[in-house]
Amino acid sequence: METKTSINDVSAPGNSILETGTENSRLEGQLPSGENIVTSNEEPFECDLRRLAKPQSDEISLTAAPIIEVIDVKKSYFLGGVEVPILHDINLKVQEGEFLAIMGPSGSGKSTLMNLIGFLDRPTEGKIIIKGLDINKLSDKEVARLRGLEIGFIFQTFNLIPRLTALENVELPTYANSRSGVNTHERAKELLRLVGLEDRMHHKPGELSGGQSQRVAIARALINDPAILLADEPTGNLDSKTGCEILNIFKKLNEDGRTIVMITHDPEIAGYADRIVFLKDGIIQSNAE
Ligand SMILES: Nc1ncnc2c1ncn2[C@@H]1O[C@H](COP(=O)(O)OP(=O)(O)OP(=O)(O)O)[C@@H](O)[C@H]1O
Repeated sequence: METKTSINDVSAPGNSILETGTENSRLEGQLPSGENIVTSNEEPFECDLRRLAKPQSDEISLTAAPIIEVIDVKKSYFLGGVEVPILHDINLKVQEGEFLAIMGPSGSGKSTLMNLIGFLDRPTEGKIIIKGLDINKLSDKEVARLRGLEIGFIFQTFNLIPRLTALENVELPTYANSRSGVNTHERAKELLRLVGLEDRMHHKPGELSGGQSQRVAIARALINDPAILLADEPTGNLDSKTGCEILNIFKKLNEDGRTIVMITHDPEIAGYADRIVFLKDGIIQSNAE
């Protein structure tokens, strides 16, 4: 049964958005203490990311409400008073724990769709529902809080703040939103250790490689223990070996239950997802569920 929750209720005990008792449970469950989730650089390179067996998608959909629902969504931009339609009647459901890849030509609307799913923008028409919460019924402040706690973003260009250290970058989102009862400084250090960067915590982005920068960005995306990771071409700026290492991190996070939506132009990378959605001219071409 679907549970409709107002974001005003989130301070109530048991509500997932502000839940305080088990803030670290997803992290601890996914990234066991002492286990580094990065493939060693010394191993010979072979991007062999076999996936663990997962429940069939129809089993998942029968037992749970989708964590992401996009319902009859249209998105237009208005340029000089003229409406430019970008997305047309998009319908999409993503189940909790699913790894979804979004593919499509440049300009087809992939990032626009991801920005809507990530509550960075509002649809022109239609509904976006995340964890049962409808963006159309939330204030900007409520949207910001939901986004800050439940959605982690990872971008092709890493988007780290150059004058901050890796550790400070990872901690940064918690200045706007954090879960009560969490020692965010210690959690940031633990996340950096888990992505293999314990010896780079106090380095600034200019002193890090592309792969190291993306690992900092992944740690930053995980700082508030979000249910959903949204990644826009996360391996697009990386060589194939480093891209494979980053994909391996995503794979492990997903195998332990985190929902991932990833934009990619690379069919091989999309092949690691549970499902691929193809966008063309703002229309979903294929949405095999
Ligand atoms: N803020 C904006 N104002 C006006 N038009 C925009 C805006 N953002 C995106 N667009 C247009 O929307 C269309 C879709 O852009 P989007 O970035 O979603 O495509 P994409 O599929 O992610 O492309 P790429 O693979 O090149 O990143 C493009 O034609 C783009 O120019």
